[in-house]
Amino acid sequence: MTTPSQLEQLIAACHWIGQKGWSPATGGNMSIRQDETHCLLSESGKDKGSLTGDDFIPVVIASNHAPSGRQPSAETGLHTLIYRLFPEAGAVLHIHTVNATVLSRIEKGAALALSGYEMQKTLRGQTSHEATVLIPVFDNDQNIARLVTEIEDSARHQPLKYGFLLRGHGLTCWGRDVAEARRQLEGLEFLFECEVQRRLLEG
Ligand SMILES: CSC[C@@H](O)[C@@H](O)C(=O)COP(=O)(O)O
Ligand SMILES: [Zn+2]
Repeated sequence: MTTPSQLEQLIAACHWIGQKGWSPATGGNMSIRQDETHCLLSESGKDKGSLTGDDFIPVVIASNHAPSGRQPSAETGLHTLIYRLFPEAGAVLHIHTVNATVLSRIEKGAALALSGYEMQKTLRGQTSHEATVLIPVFDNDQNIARLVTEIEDSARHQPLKYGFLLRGHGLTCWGRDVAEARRQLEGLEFLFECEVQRRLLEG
């Protein structure tokens, strides 16, 4: 049996995300790196839970330009930022879950600190619940170019690994390939749910 291509795996991940209810009402966007200069991004405004291969548009990573003339995600700049900053990144997933949306508003600081959870080990390089994983939180901004600049500046002095939260908006997460991005997305979402519950119960 042949291994499914990265695009086939991305489409399967989008359907899984949709079934989980993590991309309601056309929210969310997803991409894979095609090569050093291009990525394939979901078309803007589509229901991400029922995407097909035709719904992914080639985009130039350096310029955000889509040679086809079709409209890639409104958040294209956030995907291409990750591909520019991390040459090893092969897939980027952005979701709108209730936990990510709410927790990013409860957390008033510049980063969400996760510690004490075994499931931290779903994140690449993490080997113990005793470590602290910092997930940066940025204020949401409808001006994506400005948001990209802010995240890029922040990455110079604050670790940017696995993913980041946009306040009141959602999670953007990546990996070396679709499988890793998907595992880390699921791991982070689980951790966010735990953190929401912990804060609720501990007050
Ligand atoms: C459905 S409202 C959310 C959008 O504004 C945006 O945040 C989003 O995630 C989807 O935008 P899209 O342009 O379809 O990729
Ligand atoms: Zn979004």
